[in-house]
Amino acid sequence: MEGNLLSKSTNVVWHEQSITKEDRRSQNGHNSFVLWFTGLSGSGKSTLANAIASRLYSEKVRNYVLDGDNVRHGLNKDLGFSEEDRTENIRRIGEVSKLFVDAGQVVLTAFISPFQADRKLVRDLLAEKEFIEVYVKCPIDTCEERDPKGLYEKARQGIIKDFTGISSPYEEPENPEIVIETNNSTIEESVEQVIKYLKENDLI
Ligand SMILES: Nc1ncnc2c1ncn2[C@@H]1O[C@H](COP(=O)(O)OS(=O)(=O)O)[C@@H](OP(=O)(O)O)[C@H]1O
Ligand SMILES: Nc1ncnc2c1ncn2[C@@H]1O[C@H](COP(=O)(O)OP(=O)(O)O)[C@@H](O)[C@H]1O
Repeated sequence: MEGNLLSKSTNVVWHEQSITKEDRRSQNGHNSFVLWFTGLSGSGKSTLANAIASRLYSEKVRNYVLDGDNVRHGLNKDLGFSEEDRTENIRRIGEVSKLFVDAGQVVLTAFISPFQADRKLVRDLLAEKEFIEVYVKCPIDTCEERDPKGLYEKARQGIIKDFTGISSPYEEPENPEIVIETNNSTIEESVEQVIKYLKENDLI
């Protein structure tokens, strides 16, 4: 996507809102931030994001899951899987996440987000403690065995081009706040690991 970092909006002036992020947090009784899940297809991002969302919901923490497959049906349906399009995909999700944080919500994002620079761009959009990178780590062999949507098989057959881990790169996070090894832990254990982190860091 050409020139996606250039602003074409001129003569626009920021308007302060009467209700602030702090007001909304205070009314909700909890912080707002992004839990940014990143990892290979089939590593467990969506499964964990949804399991944690249910747990947060039961604890009355307002939250919303943004998922790669779903967002690509609407907001980002004009984007494919070239490096440029993935970068634009993550940039838009970062901006949407920032709006949710401003609205006082906990956002759980489940995107492969394979590039370090793109994830850093989102981190830099947000304040400290508003971006929690969760590396959903799983060997590609296990992801391929799981193959919940049959995509690895199609990628191996060359039917799907530029498939992450097969014909398109995945850059591992260098310094994620949380690492979950889904081939070594159950879904329940992983949920507890994340909830423990959030409580220990006074985020919820
Ligand atoms: N070429 C290729 N590479 C990777 N993934 C592919 C591809 N084509 C389709 N899919 C499906 O799209 C989901 C990934 O979309 P994302 O928006 O998360 O990707 S990215 O962050 O922009 O890289 C991904 O979802 P998950 O399996 O949940 O990760 C796939 O279902
Ligand atoms: N410990 C685990 N954590 C998360 N998912 C697991 C685990 N063990 C097996 N799975 C399975 O792996 C698959 C992961 O798929 P999904 O959550 O869609 O991954 P992603 O969103 O990363 O593509 C699901 O079928 C899930 O049930």
